[in-house]
Amino acid sequence: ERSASSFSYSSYHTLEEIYTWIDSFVTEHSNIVSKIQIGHSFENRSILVLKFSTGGSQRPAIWIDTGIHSREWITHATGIWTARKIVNKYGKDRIVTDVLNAMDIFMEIVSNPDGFAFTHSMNRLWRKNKSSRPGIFCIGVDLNRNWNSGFGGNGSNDNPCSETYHGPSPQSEPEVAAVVNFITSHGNIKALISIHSYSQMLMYPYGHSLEPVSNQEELYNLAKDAVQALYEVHGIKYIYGSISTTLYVASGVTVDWAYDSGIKYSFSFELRDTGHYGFLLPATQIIPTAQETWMAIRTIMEHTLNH
Ligand SMILES: CS(=N)(=N)C[C@@H](Cc1ccccc1)C(=O)O
Ligand SMILES: [Zn+2]
Repeated sequence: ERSASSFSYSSYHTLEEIYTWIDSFVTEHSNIVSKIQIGHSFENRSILVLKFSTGGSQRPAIWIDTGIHSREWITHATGIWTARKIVNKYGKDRIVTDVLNAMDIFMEIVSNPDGFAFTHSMNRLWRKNKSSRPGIFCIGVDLNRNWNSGFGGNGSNDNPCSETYHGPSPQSEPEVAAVVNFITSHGNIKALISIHSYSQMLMYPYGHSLEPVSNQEELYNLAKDAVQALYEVHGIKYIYGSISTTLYVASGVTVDWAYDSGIKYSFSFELRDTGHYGFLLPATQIIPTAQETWMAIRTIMEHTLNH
């Protein structure tokens, strides 16, 4: 429909604009894209996932999420651009075509809808979700500390007022439980890419431990290739390695849970920049960021398809 083609891919958008775009995008590309509601947020907003499929059933699949931290607006914008890239390149780009002829892709663009709405209405720098509990006077759980892997360990905080508050228990948050339930019941997810900003890093598990994962060398080399493909687009340099050795120890994080659930190709991006603008990255950098990130994502997809 008109609105999908009049949508500006080089601007930041509100939750309502993104949800409207999702409906238009699905309508416009109904031969390959569908919309799945995997649950509801704490404040009862729909949690939506785009499914890219060319047929089959229960095909091995790739999961991509953006926006788990609501202030990281470049990630939602990159997800939207990437969704369009996938449909535009199917049948044209060999890797995209091969991937979609054998696998499905799931993309959760607004993984923290309550927090995202709040960054537009009240606090641009809000990070957590908006959950509240009796007798607790600070709002929100860090959705990148609420997963059942090393839960409550170092690099997460048991203080509800902390930006890295892990919540009362693993998967206590509906936004996390919805993804866990979806991925667990699907049972055939082969790669997970969880996109954050900023710092320009490509990382893999573990965050909660300094121990190397079993396929550490494979992930290191894949990260190296992905970061090189990214660099060749606009000359942007990323560092890469395991979370705990490259950045810091962080517990209860998405990719650690995914890896321990058997998703051996689990990665987390930290997109542009390195702190000049930080979370307030200008909209002029949306498309360049998405273009370079795509080349890294495409590299990971190709490896997943071939291994
Ligand atoms: C700036 S930030 N909050 N995106 C950094 C982000 C780093 C990270 C990503 C993936 C896994 C573990 C840790 C976090 O602390 O949650
Ligand atoms: Zn983040």
